[in-house]
Amino acid sequence: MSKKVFIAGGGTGGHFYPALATSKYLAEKGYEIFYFGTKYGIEKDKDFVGKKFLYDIKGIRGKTGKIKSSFKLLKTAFEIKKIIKKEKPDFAICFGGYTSVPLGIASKLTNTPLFIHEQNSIPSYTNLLLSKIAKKIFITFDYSFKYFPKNKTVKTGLPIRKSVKDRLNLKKEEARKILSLDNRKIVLIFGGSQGAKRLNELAVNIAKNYSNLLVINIFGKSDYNEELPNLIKFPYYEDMGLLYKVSDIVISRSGSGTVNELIAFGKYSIYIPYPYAASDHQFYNVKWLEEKGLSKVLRENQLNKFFEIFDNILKLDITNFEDKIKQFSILNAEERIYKEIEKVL
Ligand SMILES: CC(=O)N[C@H]1[C@@H](OP(=O)(O)OP(=O)(O)OC[C@H]2O[C@@H](n3ccc(=O)[nH]c3=O)[C@H](O)[C@@H]2O)O[C@H](CO)[C@@H](O)[C@@H]1O
Repeated sequence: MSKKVFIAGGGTGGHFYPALATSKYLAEKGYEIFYFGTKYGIEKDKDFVGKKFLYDIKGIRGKTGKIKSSFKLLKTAFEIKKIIKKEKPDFAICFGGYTSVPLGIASKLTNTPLFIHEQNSIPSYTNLLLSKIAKKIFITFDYSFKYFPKNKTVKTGLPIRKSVKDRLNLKKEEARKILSLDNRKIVLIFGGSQGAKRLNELAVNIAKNYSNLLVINIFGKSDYNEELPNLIKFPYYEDMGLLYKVSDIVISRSGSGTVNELIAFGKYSIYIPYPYAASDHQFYNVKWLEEKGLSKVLRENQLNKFFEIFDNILKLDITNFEDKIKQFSILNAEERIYKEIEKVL
């Protein structure tokens, strides 16, 4: 009989990509993968290893939608329970967000060993809830230890997509050639998997003020019409490793995926945390890195100070930071996760 695993975690790239990276690793280990997500998230357009089940579920937001959303999450839990009864997975692993709720409940109802992974410094409500029934909790940042029971919490780091990691060994000059870029310094600016309007505005201002720089902006959902000779725009870019490799300075939100990928590439970044992230987790995802002098964190309401800070950073030789930043990178998170799971099964 083949080994089987049920995996959840979607909605945004931040939950989906670590779930995907771990799934690919487990598939290589001989597991049959069953993935559970939402019809409305990033997962609807992405290939996945194994079987993909997408449901009509949304996050619990606002008073009116609360009852309806909760009902749908519960209904989905019972549908997944039926699939568990049929397929009898060896274990389930959830990567947070509301899309993890149904699989978490279904695992409890069927006594399936459940593991969870927390991507952020401050756990989501879902993971706090699921941590009560999980066999082990895998975390990304040291900051999260205090929120979970010590005896079952392990720091594994964040699984990073192979396609991103594959670019780590590419030479910067090669990356420039692939993208046909000249030798100007490159500033990459983007707001996570969804994009961010404020960062797009900043990208335009940088491009206008510094013709000696090339600005690459992934603009995400909020498109704009500005055309400038030194501004390169993409709505979304699949090969992020290539962009990281080519860039000299990065300006971004501090979602966990972004932060861990930038650490892997040793990039010095100006992080502008998303101000409305739950419990301000984006700020705490990078505060520690700034305290070590290895990044700059700027609150969105301090953007008036941006150009002063940016000018100072341009004067630094930030390649000096590269190795120091890389020291904090974990490139084998999925392997660490699997080893911890094996100890329990
Ligand atoms: C607004 C919000 O609440 N965002 C949350 C969401 O962020 P979000 O979904 O933005 O996620 P992250 O910053 O964690 O990761 C973004 C991922 O998208 C990829 N990417 C991005 C742009 C692009 O053009 N191409 C591409 O492939 C990046 O390589 C990265 O792997 O989940 C994260 C992980 O739980 C949280 O830390 C964030 O706080």
